[in-house]
Amino acid sequence: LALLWHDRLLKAVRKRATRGDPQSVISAIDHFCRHNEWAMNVGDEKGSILDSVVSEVNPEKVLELGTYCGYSTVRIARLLPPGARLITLEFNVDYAAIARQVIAWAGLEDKIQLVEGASEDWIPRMKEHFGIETFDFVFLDHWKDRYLPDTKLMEDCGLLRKGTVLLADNVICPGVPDYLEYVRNSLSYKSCYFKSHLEYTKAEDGLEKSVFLG
Ligand SMILES: O=C(NCCc1nnc(-c2ccc3[nH]cnc3c2)[nH]1)c1cc(-c2ccc(F)cc2)cc(O)c1O
Ligand SMILES: [Mg+2]
Repeated sequence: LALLWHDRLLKAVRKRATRGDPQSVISAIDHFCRHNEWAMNVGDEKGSILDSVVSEVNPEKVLELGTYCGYSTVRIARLLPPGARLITLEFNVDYAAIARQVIAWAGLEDKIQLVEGASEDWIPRMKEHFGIETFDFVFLDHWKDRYLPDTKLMEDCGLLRKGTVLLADNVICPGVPDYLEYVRNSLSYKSCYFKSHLEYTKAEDGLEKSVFLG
């Protein structure tokens, strides 16, 4: 059934969105998730906050943890300057297959590298496998019990530099209490909370922006 649902999402994108037009892909997914079937994309309301943080940081090197259908991947990549690169990690092969098609429809393949596998396996290999020194921006939107261990792993692997911005989705719903406690109390981060709503609903949720201080 899940696969069927993803096929319906892709059909909606192909029907409503214009190939090579990322904004139309974003609108098509939002329309489908609001009027047909809810999905756990970051959505349009939190997506606007994501857009403003990405535009402010203007990153060259971006890491996204949790691709899902590629909605936030497209949202971020469409704002990146020429030559900038986004690496997105996805654990679930079905999600990854959908995301590749969504990214291709948006025409953003050359900015995005979708890697299938577990974050804990790939984070330690970023330098030697992708030639990444440090990331300028990290979007955390994967399993909620992985936010904290993966943040510590990125620190230990030297992937964060003074000024790297972490933006975490779902800090209220489903919630990431251990991660919040860490970034809000650690002397290595300056954190702030952007209050919003769970995608396509009236439930409270929000994004936590944390700047690594080195
Ligand atoms: O679970 C979520 N997101 C995670 C999906 C994922 N997609 N990919 C991964 C992955 C997991 C390991 C990985 N290791 C490496 N990449 C990985 C990717 N995890 C999520 C859930 C909700 C949600 C809220 C209220 C509800 F009633 C039900 C659900 C809302 C959201 O915005 C979410 O982001
Ligand atoms: Mg999320």
